[in-house]
Amino acid sequence: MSLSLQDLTVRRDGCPTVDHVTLEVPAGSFVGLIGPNGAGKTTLMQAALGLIPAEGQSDLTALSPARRARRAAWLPQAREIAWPIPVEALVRLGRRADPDRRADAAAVAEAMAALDVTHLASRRATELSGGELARVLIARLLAQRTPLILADEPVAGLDPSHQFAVMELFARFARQGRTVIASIHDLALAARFCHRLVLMDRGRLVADGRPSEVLTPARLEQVFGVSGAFVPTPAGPVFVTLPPPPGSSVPVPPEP
Ligand SMILES: Nc1ncnc2c1ncn2[C@@H]1O[C@H](COP(=O)(O)OP(=O)(O)OP(=O)(O)O)[C@@H](O)[C@H]1O
Repeated sequence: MSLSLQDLTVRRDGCPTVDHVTLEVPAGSFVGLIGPNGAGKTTLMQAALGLIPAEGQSDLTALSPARRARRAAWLPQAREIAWPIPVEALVRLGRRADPDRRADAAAVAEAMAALDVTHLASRRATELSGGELARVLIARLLAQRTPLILADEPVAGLDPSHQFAVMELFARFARQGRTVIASIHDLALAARFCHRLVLMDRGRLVADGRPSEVLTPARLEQVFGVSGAFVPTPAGPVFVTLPPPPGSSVPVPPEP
């Protein structure tokens, strides 16, 4: 399932927080959406899904809400549950948009196993740790079995082993022809698992390509105010983020 955005713009108080973004994501992609805090990553995904008003076009917004829900699943950044609902029932809520009731049990069980939350099935969602709840909400996302997944910081708050598991799962979905777009602050994870990185800065799309093409020293310094490098390891090249180089134009706060 591909995603096509044409000239997408979101204005808030007259200022564009997403500024004329055009993006084509073919089926079978795992795209990491990166950029500093406030760059517009969440806003772009919300606009793509038709959750907020936007100028320009997203091929998702042309669909009826019911068809859109069967095509795209959304993991919001906020991980809050207001009711003490049992975990399994919460994951099952992901099945609402799919009319195929016979698939419910398998979809829920498979999603819970993939996120290692089967043992939490009867626990109240309001009584989980932050990382456990995050995994349960990703399981709800997977239970929807949509061809397109948009996830806002899906690995934030997960321990390293579960971060790897989720990133590997998304990469596998892409190999199977599904499409995943995820905002990610951990550049090492993004560089390792995503086929393509899309870099946003101040609402604009400023770089788009393979991780090694996007994570260049000049861009890292300009956009994030850091440096970084791909370091060879026995497990392949690993991207390491470093403080800005001496003499960098990035302002360094004075010592207290
Ligand atoms: N509901 C809102 N009303 C007004 N401004 C908003 C709203 N939500 C976000 N913004 C602003 O829009 C800009 C983009 O925010 P957005 O959440 O898309 O950034 P982001 O790249 O996802 O950031 P982060 O990495 O911190 O999650 C920011 O300047 C933010 O302050």
